[in-house]
Amino acid sequence: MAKPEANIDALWSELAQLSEAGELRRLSCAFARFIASLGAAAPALVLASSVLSELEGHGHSCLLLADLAAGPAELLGWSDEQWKDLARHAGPLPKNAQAWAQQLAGCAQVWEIGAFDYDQPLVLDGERLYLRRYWRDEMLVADAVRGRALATREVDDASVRGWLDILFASQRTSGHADGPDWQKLACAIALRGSVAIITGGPGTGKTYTVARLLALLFATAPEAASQRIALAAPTGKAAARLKQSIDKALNELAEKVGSTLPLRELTLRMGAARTLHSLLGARPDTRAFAHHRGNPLDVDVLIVDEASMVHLEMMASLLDALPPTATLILLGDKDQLASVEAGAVLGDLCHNAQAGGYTPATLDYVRAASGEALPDDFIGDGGTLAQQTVMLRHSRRFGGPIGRLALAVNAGDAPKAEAVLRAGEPGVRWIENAQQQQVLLLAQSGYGPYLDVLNTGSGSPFNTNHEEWVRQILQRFESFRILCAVRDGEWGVSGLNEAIAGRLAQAGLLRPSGEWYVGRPVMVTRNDYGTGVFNGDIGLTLLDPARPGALRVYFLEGEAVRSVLATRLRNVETAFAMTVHKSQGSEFRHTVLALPRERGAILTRELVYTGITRASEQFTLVSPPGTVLAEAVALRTHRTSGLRGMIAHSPR
Ligand SMILES: Nc1ncnc2c1ncn2[C@@H]1O[C@H](COP(=O)(O)OP(=O)(O)OP(=O)(O)O)[C@@H](O)[C@H]1O
Repeated sequence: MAKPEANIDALWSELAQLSEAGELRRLSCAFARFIASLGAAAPALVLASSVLSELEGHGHSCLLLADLAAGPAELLGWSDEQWKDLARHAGPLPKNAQAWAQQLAGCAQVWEIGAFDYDQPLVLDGERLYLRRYWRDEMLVADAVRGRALATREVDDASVRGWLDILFASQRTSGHADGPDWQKLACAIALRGSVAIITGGPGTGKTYTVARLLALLFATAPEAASQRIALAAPTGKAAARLKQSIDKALNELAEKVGSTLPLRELTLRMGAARTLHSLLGARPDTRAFAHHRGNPLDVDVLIVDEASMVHLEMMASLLDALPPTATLILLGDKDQLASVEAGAVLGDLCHNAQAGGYTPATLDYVRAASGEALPDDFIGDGGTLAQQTVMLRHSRRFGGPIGRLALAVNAGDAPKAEAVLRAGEPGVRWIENAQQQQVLLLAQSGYGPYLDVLNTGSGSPFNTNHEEWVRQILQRFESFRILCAVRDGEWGVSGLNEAIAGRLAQAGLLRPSGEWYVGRPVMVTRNDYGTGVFNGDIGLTLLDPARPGALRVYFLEGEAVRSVLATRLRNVETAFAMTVHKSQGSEFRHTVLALPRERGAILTRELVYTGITRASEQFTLVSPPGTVLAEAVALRTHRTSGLRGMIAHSPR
């Protein structure tokens, strides 16, 4: 067989064709052109840079040269043939990762770590190729979390133990008698460091624990009364939920501890929870935040919930803006879907969480400060950050079939998941071989309660307490949601939204006319600082009581209601159905997960798990004929990153 010969023109034309066919982002093509324009346009470099850029779009923060050598067709979602067709134009390619590294290191556009740095756009770190900004972000995150994990403080063990015994009194009777009390242990661990990660599935008590941690800090910190505590989350909804749960937990605790600790003062002083964008001071038209190393955040303790949704760039910005003296507590479920943008930061940071990996020194500290003994299974050397990481393991909200289903899916046990779905227990339902019509029926009954209030006129917007009426409609709307895996097609967000609106109109429940109509639920798809609405916010369109005929979109923030004139909202889409990704940080009484007919890299275990765990009382799975559920449960999300290695080898 003739050896392939490099033909740069043919390579460009193949890249353009792939882009025309929608197999490659235009951006990836343009990026490869940009790289080529900066020096010699070596075909191997053109190929590597287009693949690197494309993988960034799939959430990977770098390209493993071993994957490039083996052929990254699967990572790209291509067939082997497609990859071969493209690669042959780049000529004989390096056979393995080392040979790729050697070849790329010789390109002027690539900075090989240790060589002369003149701000080349690509970085070669061992056998990983990076866009410079992701390499910088990973280094920043690795260095910051490792430095923080190493910087443990002196703790008065006896005092901490005394307080923990009070704060977790009666736990043995209400909690799990077997094994250590992970919540108590998490408080002790978090108290000694300037970073702590508390991970766990839904209802495992992450917020319950962090409320006790705050009380503990309040009781033991030298200048407790002046501690500045900030609460934040990636979305407005998650931030509002965090604040509500922490306030509730602290109020319950205040009753329990009585006058020994003025916890109500603490609650009042904490202020509202904010989105990370708002906390960092996002500004229109720039990726740079107002807060950074040179203008750090004014906080002593920062609690970030739903950390699995935080992407690499945001985590780097957050750590950059956090003063070295402040404590960072990350809360989240490591098994949920990773962020939409590149990185899987929480998953990388706590990949050891299940095993523990605690050293003898941590064991001694935990025993002294909390009285908890760790079984041998959790002893090892999981690394520096593992010493500041705790996984909560007992769900208090999720004992029933939804919890069992989530556990089975998370464990990759498809037969067990199917058995739970088929058992016919209340709380879980499986509609197999579904037709779209069945989803429309579910939508009609699920959205019935909010449409009833909207349509009966019993709370006419013009003669009763309008805000209370709006709140009631919004709360009812928030109790039901249809989640999709994909955006397009009959089983995607767009197809289902259209069909549901049509169905509700047919039933006389809605009167859609044009883009905006009374009752239309919308999701904001882009931050808009002018109107103060943010990506992921969900609102409902209702008549404006102050302007006859005008429509406003109302948003619920905790208990508060906020509104914006509909015509001022530019980036919104109808939200009867939404993607599982966008549903993260929310919970609905009844959640319907609709799986599409087409298989694909998007249908993963993490997606199904995240969908199930959005349901608090009722979960309905709607699936096409065949083995789509089993296939999804078997497929794990994979995101290439160098973060774990960097944390292990970070210079500090
Ligand atoms: N040790 C405990 N004893 C009694 N109740 C508890 C305990 N831990 C948690 N709970 C209760 O269990 C419920 C779930 O706890 P919490 O909201 O803190 O979980 P979470 O992990 O933050 O959940 P999510 O992931 O949904 O945010 C709450 O009602 C909480 O009060």
